[in-house]
Amino acid sequence: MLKVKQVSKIYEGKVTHRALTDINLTIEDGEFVGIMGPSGSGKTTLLNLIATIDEPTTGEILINENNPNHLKKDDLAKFRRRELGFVFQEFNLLHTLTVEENIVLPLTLEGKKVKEMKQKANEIAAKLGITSIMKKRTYEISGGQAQRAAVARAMIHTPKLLLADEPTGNLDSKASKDVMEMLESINKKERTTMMLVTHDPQAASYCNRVVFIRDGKFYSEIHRGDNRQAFFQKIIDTLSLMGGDAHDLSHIRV
Ligand SMILES: Nc1ncnc2c1ncn2[C@@H]1O[C@H](COP(=O)(O)OP(=O)(O)OP(=O)(O)O)[C@@H](O)[C@H]1O
Repeated sequence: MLKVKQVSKIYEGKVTHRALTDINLTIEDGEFVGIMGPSGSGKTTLLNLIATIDEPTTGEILINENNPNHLKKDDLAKFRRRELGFVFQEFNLLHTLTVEENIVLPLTLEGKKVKEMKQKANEIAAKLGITSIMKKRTYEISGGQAQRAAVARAMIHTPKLLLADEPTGNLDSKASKDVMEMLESINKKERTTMMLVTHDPQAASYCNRVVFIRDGKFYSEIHRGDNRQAFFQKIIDTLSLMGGDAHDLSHIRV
């Protein structure tokens, strides 16, 4: 599904900054992979490269054997819209629209018929348990509901790869658990491949595998197995072993 090969990223500017060095990462179809590491370790940089928002300085990234950076600008936009789904910390919903209108936005951009859009929106709302809030505006719903709506919007065109950057960063522990359970269930039922960047060990414990990076380099990876609680403990142990800022561990929810 995804191959990151010897990828390095150097930000050029007044001061040159090496954000990633020789990263190799393979994500198989249907995997749910978490990326963790101290603040500034290069997690978002890696996600942005995979999201085709930015290009590696050296190395290459293949999504389903294709290098999106070889596409022309219009084709790249289409590729991003059709193959990828995005979920962010800030939900990024449009406040003047209802939840339903937000969810069908990607289909509106594709020029789909209203009837087809409504049907798809209802299907996904039922699957994700948000039917009751479809007619509400975004300021009338909770943070957890907003993130569920954002996940529904990211899933409406059944992307092959869902990329999430700190999706639980603005949520309390109950809402965070709801959103992670929802992502886990989508991953299992729809077989959508997922990659999640997070500081939150509880959120990361829903992944099948967590990859740790430090100072822009691969540090280690651990696999979940059957027991999520044991995996959660392993994640905390790895974070404390790798050090980094205290901030990372002070936010742990148990
Ligand atoms: N556009 C940019 N130009 C220059 N430097 C950048 C740019 N974006 C990020 N950096 C630097 O690259 C490094 C990695 O940043 P990145 O945002 O990828 O880290 P992160 O692990 O996601 O951090 P956090 O957990 O705090 O979000 C940091 O030192 C950051 O200051």
